[in-house]
Amino acid sequence: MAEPVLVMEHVRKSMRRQEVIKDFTLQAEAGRVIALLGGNGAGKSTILRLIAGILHPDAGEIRVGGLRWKDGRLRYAERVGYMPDDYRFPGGLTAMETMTFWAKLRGLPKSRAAEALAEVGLSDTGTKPVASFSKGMRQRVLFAQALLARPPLVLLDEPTNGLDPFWMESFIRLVREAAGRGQTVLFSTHQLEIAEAAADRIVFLRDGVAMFDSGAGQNGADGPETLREAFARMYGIPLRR
Ligand SMILES: Nc1ncnc2c1ncn2[C@@H]1O[C@H](COP(=O)(O)OP(=O)(O)OP(=O)(O)O)[C@@H](O)[C@H]1O
Repeated sequence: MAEPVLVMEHVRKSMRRQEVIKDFTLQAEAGRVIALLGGNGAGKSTILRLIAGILHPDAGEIRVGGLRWKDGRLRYAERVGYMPDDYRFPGGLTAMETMTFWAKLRGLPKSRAAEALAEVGLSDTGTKPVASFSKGMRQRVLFAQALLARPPLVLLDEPTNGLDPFWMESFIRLVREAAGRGQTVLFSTHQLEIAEAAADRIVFLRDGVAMFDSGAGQNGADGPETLREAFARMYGIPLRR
């Protein structure tokens, strides 16, 4: 049987001598959407950067389509689309110029850049400098960039930050469409509602440890509980009824 699109095995990572990812294991099949949920500093961005090949594990292994970063950096990079949580766009370039630049890097035609921009509703504003865009519009450009080459694995770091309700819904639709094409999507969020609406599976992260995985067939250490109950318990917040 073919290996899952993403395999992370016993991954550890320290930043400034503090271990921020502790023995993290995750497998993701083709066509699945997984939400990585956790509070500030839980390690969500670090995990996504590790998978994207920006950071490298101190221990353990990460494979995308059976390939490790060190086995072939270019082939690995071709398999992954990554939307960072912070990106400073170069001043002056328009949205279309920015997308065309990224398309060229990926060996894609300009028409695909235009199509990806249209998917996130920015065709009309394509001639405006990205630096003049609102936070939500910049998020949509970054999202389009991650989807550009239709890679098997799409990593999105806080993709819904700054999105208005319309684009929140569109985000969910676009992610589901990507999954429908067989792409695997892994995204980070603080919001349980978004995770529930967009994902097939939710992994709760705290202090670099997966505390709960809705796809692992386990429902928390204390017996069956809903995702909402697990969320409230894990973050010590009262459960809304
Ligand atoms: N470049 C760095 N240098 C030192 N420590 C870092 C660095 N990047 C992250 N960390 C630490 O690693 C831990 C995990 O951070 P990370 O950004 O992965 O969390 P997060 O879950 O994405 O948080 P948030 O929701 O606030 O974005 C934190 O304790 C953070 O301080």
